[in-house]
Amino acid sequence: MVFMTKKIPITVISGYLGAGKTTLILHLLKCKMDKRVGIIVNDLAAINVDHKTIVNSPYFSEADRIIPISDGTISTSHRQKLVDALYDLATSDEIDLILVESSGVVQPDVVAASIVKGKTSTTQELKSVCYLDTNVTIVDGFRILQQFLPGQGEYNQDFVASNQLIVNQIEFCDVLLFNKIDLLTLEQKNYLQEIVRQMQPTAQFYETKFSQIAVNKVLQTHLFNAKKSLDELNLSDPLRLLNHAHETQFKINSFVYRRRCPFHPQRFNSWLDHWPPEITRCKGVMWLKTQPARVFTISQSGRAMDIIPSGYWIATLQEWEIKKMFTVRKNLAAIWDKEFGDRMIELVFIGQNMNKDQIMHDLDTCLYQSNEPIDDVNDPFKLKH
Ligand SMILES: Nc1nc2c(ncn2[C@@H]2O[C@H](COP(=O)(O)OP(=O)(O)OP(=O)(O)O)[C@@H](O)[C@H]2O)c(=O)[nH]1
Repeated sequence: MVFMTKKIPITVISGYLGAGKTTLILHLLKCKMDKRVGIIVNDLAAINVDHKTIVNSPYFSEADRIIPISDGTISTSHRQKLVDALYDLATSDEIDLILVESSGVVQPDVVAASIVKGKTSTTQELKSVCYLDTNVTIVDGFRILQQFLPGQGEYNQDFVASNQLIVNQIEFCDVLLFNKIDLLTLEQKNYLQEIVRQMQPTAQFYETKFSQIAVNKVLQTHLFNAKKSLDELNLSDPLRLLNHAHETQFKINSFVYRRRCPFHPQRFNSWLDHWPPEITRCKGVMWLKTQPARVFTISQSGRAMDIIPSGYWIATLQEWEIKKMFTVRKNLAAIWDKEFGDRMIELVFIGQNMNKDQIMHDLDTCLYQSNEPIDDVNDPFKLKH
């Protein structure tokens, strides 16, 4: 039995794929005011891109802790992993608060139930060492613009599965961040806010750009009232939700496209023009034949696409620097290739009913073929000086 002098507060961050959850975590790390933060990142895909993004951030300090849980559907086994990870963090005596980034397809009431009622594999009660403090839901204003069609003053009831998830996330929260307002006109913003407010009249409501919010609005707010919130959903036993039902219901799946050769920039750019609409979310890194030194980061959600240069491949560094990186980056040896170093294309795709074989095949046709001529003057990804 562990006796805790203080229980550790937990903020759970929910929101559909690409809504801005990792962006919020990075923002909170930047302005955390001397708190040691434990983070659990529950990513849907087999490789945890969010974990890498957070660890590589300059705001992630040595005092912080992070635990990635991949394939994050919060099925029964993942729920146990979450509970065990929370318990380990809370009892480590090394952190002051915990952030949980839910994978985009998890219903927040399921996560809340895990925290409120969870027991570790060794039957320790989670609530003896930590407590659910705040449920934050981030709503991607740009995405719901495309999904919530104009109705007669009420939101459209005919939601497809992903909409239902978004609605669940909106309905179950203490704080709602209405994000990506920079992508909306004033009229669109007002219309959507009305819809969201109809679904969630009680939560604290904030409009945000890039998830920028004052720390005290989302951390240690004491806004979650466990009994009331769980009872409101009429869950006689909240743990009954912790099965695979929602995974099949929403038919959302993921795969990783990984190659050890670069894209031909023009061909890849043409492929982007015919983006398969069933891909909800894509994120990862890309290597271009025309710019062999640069890492390009891709982040797409809905119709919004970001492709930005984000530093240089470690393989481009001096030999002594590379050696040093091997001691700093624990996973570098695992991904290092004798010929190409860390250069790779690694893209995670998440969506509903995606045609994986077709997408993989189409992307393969975008790869650079050895000895083919290449025109780097017309590289569409070239930075304009
Ligand atoms: N224009 C705009 N882009 C934003 C805003 N907030 C986040 N983004 C971008 O949206 C993309 C997705 O943001 P993330 O923070 O990775 O989203 P996420 O919810 O963690 O995504 P998943 O982990 O895949 O569910 C990134 O390219 C962000 O830079 C915003 O307010 N406005």
